[in-house]
Amino acid sequence: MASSSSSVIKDAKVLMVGAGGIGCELLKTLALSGFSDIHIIDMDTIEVSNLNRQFLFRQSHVGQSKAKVARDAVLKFRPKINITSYHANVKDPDFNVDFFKQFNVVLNGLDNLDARRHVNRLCLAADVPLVESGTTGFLGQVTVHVKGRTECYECQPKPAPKTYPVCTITSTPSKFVHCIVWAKDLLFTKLFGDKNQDNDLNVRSSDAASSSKNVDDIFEHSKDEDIAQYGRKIFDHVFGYNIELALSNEETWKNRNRPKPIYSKDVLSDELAKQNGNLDNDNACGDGLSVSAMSSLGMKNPQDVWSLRENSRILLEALRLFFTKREKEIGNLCFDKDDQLAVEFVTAAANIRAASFGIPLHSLFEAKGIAGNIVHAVATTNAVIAGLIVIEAIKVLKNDIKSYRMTYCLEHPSRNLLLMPVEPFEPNKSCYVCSESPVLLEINTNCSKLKDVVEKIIKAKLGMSLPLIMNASNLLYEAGDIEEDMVAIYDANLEKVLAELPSPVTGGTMLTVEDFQQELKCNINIKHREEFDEEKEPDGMVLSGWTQPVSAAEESVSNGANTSDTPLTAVESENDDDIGIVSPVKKRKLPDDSDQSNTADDTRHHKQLQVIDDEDDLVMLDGNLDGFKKRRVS
Ligand SMILES: Nc1ncnc2c1ncn2[C@@H]1O[C@H](COP(=O)(O)OP(=O)(O)OP(=O)(O)O)[C@@H](O)[C@H]1O
Ligand SMILES: [Zn+2]
Repeated sequence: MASSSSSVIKDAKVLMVGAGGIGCELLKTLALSGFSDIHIIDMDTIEVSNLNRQFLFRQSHVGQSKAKVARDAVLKFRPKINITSYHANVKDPDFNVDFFKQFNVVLNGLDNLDARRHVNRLCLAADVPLVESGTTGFLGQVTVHVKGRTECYECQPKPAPKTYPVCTITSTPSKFVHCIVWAKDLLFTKLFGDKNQDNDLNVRSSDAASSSKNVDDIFEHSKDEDIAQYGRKIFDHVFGYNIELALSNEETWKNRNRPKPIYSKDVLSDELAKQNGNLDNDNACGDGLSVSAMSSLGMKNPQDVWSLRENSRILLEALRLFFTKREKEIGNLCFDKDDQLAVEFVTAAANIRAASFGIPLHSLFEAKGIAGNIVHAVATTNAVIAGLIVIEAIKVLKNDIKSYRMTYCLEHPSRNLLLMPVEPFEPNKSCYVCSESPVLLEINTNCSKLKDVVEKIIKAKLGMSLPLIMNASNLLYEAGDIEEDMVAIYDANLEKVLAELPSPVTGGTMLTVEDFQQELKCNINIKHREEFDEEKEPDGMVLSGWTQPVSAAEESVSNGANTSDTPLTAVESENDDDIGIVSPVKKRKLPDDSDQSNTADDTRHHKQLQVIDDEDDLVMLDGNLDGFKKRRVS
């Protein structure tokens, strides 16, 4: 018989990882729900920016350990419970499998993929259930991972970074984000970044005037060229001339609004004679990273939406400041959301392009959010998610498998639901993290070297950093903190083993590869094969049987790597600006003896996941939810 909620709560020992936005809410909810033995790990100290939503922290706590302050704050209103805090990284070796084994359930309130993967692997190794969570803005999710019963955190490949077709960025932007990507990845990089990088900024037509040599000349700044003149030349080229060229291709504009070329003289007619910005005021606008076109031009409010003229002035002033104040960095700059001048330049350039294409302009504050992939955290979402974590944790403690739900918190109701509960999926049989079934490695055992197996397969494909390879109980190879000659001996071992394999091997030889640093173990079934297709299998080996990560679409310009600490990735739909809903990779229902009908045969695949950053993942569900059993979360 299932135990009562109150008894499982009373007896439970729980580990919380992360005491940030979700963690503060979670600790409070756990304590108020009657949990009395809670351990918290968080490696961070409190920052001022945490105070708006991490309500256990106060101004006076800034600089102190999050885990400890959270503990102390909750003990004030629940003095009799036991809370143990660790101001440490969960990846520290102290938090090993034995440490994890003491807990009945682990609850994640983390903000990065790396730590989440690590905890997932430790939970699998220690056989402790994991309740995983994340939020981004109004979106959130809580998932349950129980070894052998549900999929693990890594069963599904993580969505690839949001990408855009090159032509949308270079020729036919329709959203402000397209203009931001153009300004950041093309124009900014062309002017201030690596000059040798391939850049589609100039490819417009076969017109001789846009041949790459001429275009390169345009972007080249010669020492004696007046910087104001140079700035206007760039302006006219990218916002005027290039648009004229694009317009000459009538086909493109048959079903689209035609963009409007913008020349500096039209926008800044009265200023052409004088220097843009205020040269006399150069000292006032700071040095290095504090240099600012806004302060140089006396513009203060980052939330103002500048006019086309203001954007043009900011653009030219930012360009001038880069060339006069930060000349040494030119050629090596990468866009950084914390670089004020870079954000000003990108905002202005994106806005001028937006004006040209009839797209609404945005403030610097908004543009910075888009360019830096910043999604502002919402305290209420964290609170809702924390509540759901506790609900799932109680089900896990009661071993009430049939009631486990993954719950998605939506921004807009779908079928009148803001919280979408979905049955967990069964483990992915080809997941290399949790699957017990071996991956298959086909190689020519007569000539393959251990080095190749380790480098190409173990490290690169399985992501193991310090692999240790066993054949039955024989240690063949060990990486890491060992003497070089030992490595050579291990190396020779496998070569010997491979060389001695009966040729051709029919049944396969099982190698066990472990990486203790990551608590990851994988069985590799080696099978001999003589022939490899040189084109398709240039490595002379093929690894199959585990899920490959979704690769980014070809022919695309990335929206850039995530630079924020945003907990999860928003999923953007293709066709509108709303956060969209896409289906999970493949629906695999939790095994249920009483109902085999719609399990394995459901092969609905998802459309390509579109994400804003690559650090994390928030997988939402498709509008087609018929296949999912719904259950009210009470
Ligand atoms: N490897 C790790 N070990 C321990 N704690 C971690 C680890 N990685 C992340 N964390 C903690 O997870 C918490 C995540 O909280 P949250 O998402 O609110 O981020 P934040 O850093 O507090 O806020 P923000 O990034 O939005 O400014 C942080 O307190 C962070 O210190
Ligand atoms: Zn898995």
